[in-house]
Amino acid sequence: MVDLYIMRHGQSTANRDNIFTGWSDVALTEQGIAQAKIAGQKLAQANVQFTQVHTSYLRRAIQTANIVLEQIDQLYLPMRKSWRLNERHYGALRGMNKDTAKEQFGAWQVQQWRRSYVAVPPLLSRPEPKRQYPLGLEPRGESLEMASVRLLPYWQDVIAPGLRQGQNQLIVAHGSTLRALIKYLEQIDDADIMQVEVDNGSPIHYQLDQQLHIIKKEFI
Ligand SMILES: O=C(O)[C@H](O)COP(=O)(O)O
Repeated sequence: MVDLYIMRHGQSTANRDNIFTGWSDVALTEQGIAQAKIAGQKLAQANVQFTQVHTSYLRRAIQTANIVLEQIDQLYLPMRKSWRLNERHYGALRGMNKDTAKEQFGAWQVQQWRRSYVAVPPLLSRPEPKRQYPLGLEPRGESLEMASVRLLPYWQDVIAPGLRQGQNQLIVAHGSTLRALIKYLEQIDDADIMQVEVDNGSPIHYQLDQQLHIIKKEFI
């Protein structure tokens, strides 16, 4: 048996302001910092010893991971960052207020963009290259399915091999990338993933067997 813990970052400034975020690199709010501390304290109570921590290239997740590691007294652990764990890219929606988007496009359409597996948000006219992403890597917008396709190689190549060796892993990532991972792990179908929500700063514990089948799932 091995332990996998996954958690979404604490509240970001964009979460607070109800703004589509995606790959925008926004910081945690005071509330987000407090959520990360509480999550870390809960993990400390669970007394779990991790081998490795995985997070994205985005500061809200990295900040959260650091706070959690401090709380569990495991700041020494290797932290691996990957763009594959980045939030789903919200394309031309990023920076837009979610209520404004509902007024402009309708609540049904916005809900499809936010929660369906296949809906692709309006795309950016061109990618916006940044130093941390090799040229052309940053997408122009992603459906949950597209995010899943670029996330799962990281699961298969990096996280799953560690788990198979009995090494407990912690993933600190984002609402949509974690929904994609939950869909994969729990074999949730495309329609039902619409209902799955992942809250800020709330760790989920999976106890897995040698084949990485779920023995137990609990919300910490
Ligand atoms: O990128 C975002 O805006 C958030 O991380 C998640 O937002 P959502 O709940 O609208 O998918």
